Amino acid sequence: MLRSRTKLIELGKRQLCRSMCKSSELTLVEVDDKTGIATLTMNKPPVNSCNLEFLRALKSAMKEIESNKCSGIILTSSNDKVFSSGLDLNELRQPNPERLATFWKELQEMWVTLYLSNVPTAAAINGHALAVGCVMAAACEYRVMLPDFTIGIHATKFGYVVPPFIVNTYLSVLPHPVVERALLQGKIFSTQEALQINLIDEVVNSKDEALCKCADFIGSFEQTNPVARALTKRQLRAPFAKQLLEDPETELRESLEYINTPLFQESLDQYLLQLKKKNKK
Ligand SMILES: CC/C=C\C/C=C\C/C=C\CC/C=C/CC(=O)SCCNC(=O)CCNC(=O)[C@H](O)C(C)(C)COP(=O)(O)OP(=O)(O)OC[C@H]1O[C@@H](n2cnc3c(N)ncnc32)[C@H](O)[C@@H]1OP(=O)(O)O
Repeated sequence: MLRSRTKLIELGKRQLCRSMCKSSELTLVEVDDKTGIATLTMNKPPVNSCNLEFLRALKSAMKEIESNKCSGIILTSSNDKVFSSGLDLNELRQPNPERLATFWKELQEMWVTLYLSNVPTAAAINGHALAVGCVMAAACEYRVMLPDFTIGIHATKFGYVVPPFIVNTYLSVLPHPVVERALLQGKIFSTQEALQINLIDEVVNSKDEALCKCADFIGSFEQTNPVARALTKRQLRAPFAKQLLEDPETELRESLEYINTPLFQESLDQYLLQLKKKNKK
């Protein structure tokens, strides 16, 4: 009896306040009719690793949310253990040159779209957020995370140089000495450690609570003028995005050159082997 009542309340809540926006298989967008807040759910099994198609889907969902004049974006995951495992490493391994270039351009564009989004952005981090998964969360204006997960950028641990726009994402959230130590150590933080260094804003116990906190954050801008807010945000963030805005080709060229080096490819092979081995144990 109690169960079916809870179910009915849940169903009622959903019918009352959510309308569907366009969704692809890889992303799901739900817009709250009352607040205009769009929840963008990443849905690429098994672990939301970002391949070309997923980056495209994310970018296009964000652009559509903005053009529909939504009041904000909450980024979250359909997987209750993994927010995102970062770039799909298979895109970087012995790559087809054309696809790799397209992939990296999509990564740049997705990042610029999220980082400089006109609307307030918040991440409900309901699972591990690694490498570019952490970058997506850090590119949002507010982060709330569930306990017992991990977040961070561990590229140097497995032989990757951290690209400048990834460094800059950290720098716009954390003080320079903290960024330096974290990136050079390839440090992955627990939820509690992430809270201590202010990589995240709050810890909550459930995804629902995380979504509510994010909605409250977005609601806190209700009394501001959206154009003034967006332009001020852009002014504050533009220095960190300068290189990708003004000269994306150089970043692209340097990244492609680096990814194609034997050093990078060998490290990647070893790392992928480790990932697979872990699952065979
Ligand atoms: C001068 C030079 C200038 C500039 C430099 C420029 C460029 C440099 C180029 C690149 C820089 C590097 C940038 C890096 C950014 C990234 O985002 S790299 C991605 C790093 N991500 C990871 O390392 C995450 C690895 N994954 C995990 O740790 C776990 O999977 C995770 C904790 C997320 C979840 O654990 P669990 O729930 O147990 O899942 P599984 O481990 O079982 O995973 C399920 C299957 O998915 C496969 N997988 C996981 N992550 C990835 C991934 N990122 N890419 C591809 N595949 C992945 C995993 O192997 C399992 O596959 P299987 O089922 O075994 O087939």
